[in-house]
Amino acid sequence: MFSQDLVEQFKLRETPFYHYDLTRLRETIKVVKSFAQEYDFDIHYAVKANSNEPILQEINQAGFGADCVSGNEVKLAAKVGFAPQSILFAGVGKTDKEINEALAIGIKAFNCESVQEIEVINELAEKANQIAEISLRINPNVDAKTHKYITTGLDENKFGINQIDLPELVTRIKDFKHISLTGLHFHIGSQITDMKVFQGLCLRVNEIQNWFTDHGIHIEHLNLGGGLGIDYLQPDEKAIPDFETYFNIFHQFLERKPDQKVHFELGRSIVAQCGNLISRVVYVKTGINTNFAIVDAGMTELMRPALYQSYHQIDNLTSHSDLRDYDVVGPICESTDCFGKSVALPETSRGDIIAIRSAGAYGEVMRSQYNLRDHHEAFYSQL
Ligand SMILES: Cc1ncc(COP(=O)(O)O)c(C=O)c1O
Ligand SMILES: N[C@@H](CCCC[NH3+])C(=O)O
Repeated sequence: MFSQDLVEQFKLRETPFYHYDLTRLRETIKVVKSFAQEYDFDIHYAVKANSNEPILQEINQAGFGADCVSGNEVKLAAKVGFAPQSILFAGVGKTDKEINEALAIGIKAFNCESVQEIEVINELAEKANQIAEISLRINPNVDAKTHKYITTGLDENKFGINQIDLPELVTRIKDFKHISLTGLHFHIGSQITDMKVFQGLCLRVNEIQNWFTDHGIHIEHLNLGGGLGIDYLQPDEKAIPDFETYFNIFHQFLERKPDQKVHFELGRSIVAQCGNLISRVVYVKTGINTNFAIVDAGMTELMRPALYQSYHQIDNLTSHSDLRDYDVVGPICESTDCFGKSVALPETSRGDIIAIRSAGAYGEVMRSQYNLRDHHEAFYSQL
């Protein structure tokens, strides 16, 4: 948890701000790396989960690559020191400008999501006198059994090339002289906690890969995306997600061809648990059926509860009194600006410091300035 010394440092700072525990990040990276190495899997960290430079530096030093989803993420990854050959450029709507900039930096690997995108990359690579290496992101129509808004691998989702387009695509692919098809890519969703889902994904990937082999196309590498969920309710006890089971499922069920590389693009599971949103209680007020703890962080700092009805554990770091129930809400003019209803907290008062836990992934990166909010710099600690 948080040492008294850390809490004292929090008290001195203007709130709200994000706190990152770099020691926990390093411990997590160490575990991911050891299991990935055991099975000879490669990791590209999904930069979208958290693109703060100190975090990216730790991840780069660990030897992971970067999975980027915009031109700016590509540029940032390159600036932080990721080698161009370790950067993947993904995303369903890459613009010509972004593709040109990526080619200019020397990015070779593009995850492509439509036939039209492949045509455009071929054309732009030709103008740049380059050969772009592409992976086809295929929509496998596998249900991730996660929140509807973060499911990405069903037919109804916008992501990936639909399987009905594949026959036409493989007949046309040899006409594209400035691309080289090297891989297949899948990502079916995020915050997946039912491990059987990954088993189902493997079986689907095996079928799809065999279809390509039958059509004379050799797949050098498979990219299985990310998706491993974390335990939002027990940020201390289960601080490190279950990478062992996750990788083991792919090791057991994925049919890996000889010399084939296998990649993962993990985001949340690497950075979620090292981050906390630290906030101050501004007011406590009695409602008709509840007490409200009104804090100075809102959905502008952490959008996940408002967007996905998600709950991040909340701790009062400065009160140790008896427990009472509070609706913990922010200051934003929206009723969805609520971090939790009937949350049992030690008796809470104006000025108390609270931590909204496991907020390292898709927290700070998704913040907004709605209501003209101030943003405060992140605070990094390590043992
Ligand atoms: C294509 C792609 N790869 C990787 C990720 C990272 O996923 P996660 O944070 O669930 O590991 C995402 C986000 O869901 C994604 O859209
Ligand atoms: N932003 C989402 C996940 C989407 C990940 C990107 N595909 C979250 O907070 O859970």
